[in-house]
Amino acid sequence: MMMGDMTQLGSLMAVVMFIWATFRQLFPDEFRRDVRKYVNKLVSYVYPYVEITFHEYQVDSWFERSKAFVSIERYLSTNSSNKAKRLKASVVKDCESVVLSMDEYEEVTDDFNGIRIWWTSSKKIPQQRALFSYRGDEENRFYRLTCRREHRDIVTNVYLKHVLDEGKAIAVRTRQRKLYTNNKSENWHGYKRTVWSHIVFEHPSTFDTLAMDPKKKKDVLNDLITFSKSKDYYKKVGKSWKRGYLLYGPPGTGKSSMIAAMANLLEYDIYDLELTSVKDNTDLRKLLIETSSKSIIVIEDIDCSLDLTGQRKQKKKDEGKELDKKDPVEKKVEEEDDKKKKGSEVTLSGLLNFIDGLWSACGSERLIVFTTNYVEKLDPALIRRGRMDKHIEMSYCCFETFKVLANNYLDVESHELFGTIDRLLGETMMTPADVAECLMPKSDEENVEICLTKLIKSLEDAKEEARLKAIEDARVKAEKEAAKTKDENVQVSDPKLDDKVQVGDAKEENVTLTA
Ligand SMILES: Nc1ncnc2c1ncn2[C@@H]1O[C@H](COP(=O)(O)OP(=O)(O)OP(=O)(O)O)[C@@H](O)[C@H]1O
Ligand SMILES: [Mg+2]
Repeated sequence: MMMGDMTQLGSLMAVVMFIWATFRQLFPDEFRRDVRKYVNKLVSYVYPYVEITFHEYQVDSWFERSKAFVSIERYLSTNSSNKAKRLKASVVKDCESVVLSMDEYEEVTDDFNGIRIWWTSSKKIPQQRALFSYRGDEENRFYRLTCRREHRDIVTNVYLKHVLDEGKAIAVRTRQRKLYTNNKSENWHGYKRTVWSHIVFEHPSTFDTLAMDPKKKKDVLNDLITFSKSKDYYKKVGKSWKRGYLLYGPPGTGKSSMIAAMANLLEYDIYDLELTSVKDNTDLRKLLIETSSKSIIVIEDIDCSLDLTGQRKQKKKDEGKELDKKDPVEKKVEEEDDKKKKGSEVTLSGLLNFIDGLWSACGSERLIVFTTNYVEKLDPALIRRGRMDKHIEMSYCCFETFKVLANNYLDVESHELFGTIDRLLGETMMTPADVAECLMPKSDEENVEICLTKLIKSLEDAKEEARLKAIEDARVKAEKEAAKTKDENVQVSDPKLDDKVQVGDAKEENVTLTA
């Protein structure tokens, strides 16, 4: 009986195949396409559903996954992974978490405002390999949304926006944040060229571990959080959604740590821009275009990156004497800096345009942060409000700063030695980096008391050093002044000058002597 059924089925299939082969031979492609078109039309009159398809790769961009597809994948992974029976797993965040998404040919439902929506995942396998396509022989996956025809408007206008926004938000929450650095302009060419290289960003600094005046810290925190929520506000006032921060202060006061804390707070990527590797203003613009939203573009030590102080420097060089007196090591560092800067043709105006020219409006939700040890060296145009909207001074360690560090490094909120430390911090200037180094236990035996005593000793040494330096400075200054007065006296009694005075008339004599 069974055998008979199988034979019948086999014959039926053979007949169907034969009819299909004959149909394909007799009717050309165009005819078959027309038939399909009319059949589809006919079906659409009676079919009560609407279908929308989202492909993984668009025809015009085979290298980049469609953003809509990625957002839908993320959305369905959290909203429907419980319901789908077959799931695909991908690992993110350095094996820390697993993202589940629907496997191929699965169907799930989603309920939105009382409307039922069906999602299916599928893939299209190309029949022939495309000649000039890198991806031509690969399958193109897609998601298909199905809803009732009467819900079409609400699905296309409201539901889809909800899916895409939610998917984007999930992607941001689960992504690995990155720290980018720009490649040298000369290496941008060829296949697989990239202007930025990246690693996973894993800096542990946060606003809790950052030691600074609590009022100032709160102010910065509020500023950042308000910025991140102000998309509509920026649109309303006609500004592109970006904000500039200038962090200035002596080395070791926490400027770089603050940038990391900012990125961790807002969950942004960091683009660390090395200006000396950028050939010219055009390349600078290219780099800007290739940065993503939700990011911080950082230029560290901006005063060293670009010759923004060219005129002042030139003046100094003209003085000649000053340069000759310089310490040879200092001179060498300066020469090397100059050489580096000469490799780049980026100009001040190029940089100004980078920050707030027309191109800077591409992308959104971006912070631009400059750091410097010498704020007074920067061109005022570069740091005016609107470019660098918020100026934050990172200064030497005060008692409030110390308390945060003591809590971080020693888990201590008060101690009898705090009074001495408070007094000493008011009398000397020590950076948070130096204070942190004293507070860090170097062995198991070093307890709170030992570490605080170490800090007191270090503060006393620094105070003594500062006192000796002040005396030495005063001595050098007095010597210089004495030498200057001596020079002036010599000039007035210079015999050559006297000759000049003698040959000139009385009027001229007065001028020369009083000059
Ligand atoms: N305000 C601070 N809060 C917490 N830690 C700090 C602070 N300032 C400095 N440190 C500690 O000192 C080290 C150096 O700090 P950081 O690199 O942030 O200084 P910087 O101001 O960027 O210095 P530079 O101007 O030389 O780049 C950090 O690793 C951090 O541990
Ligand atoms: Mg730094």
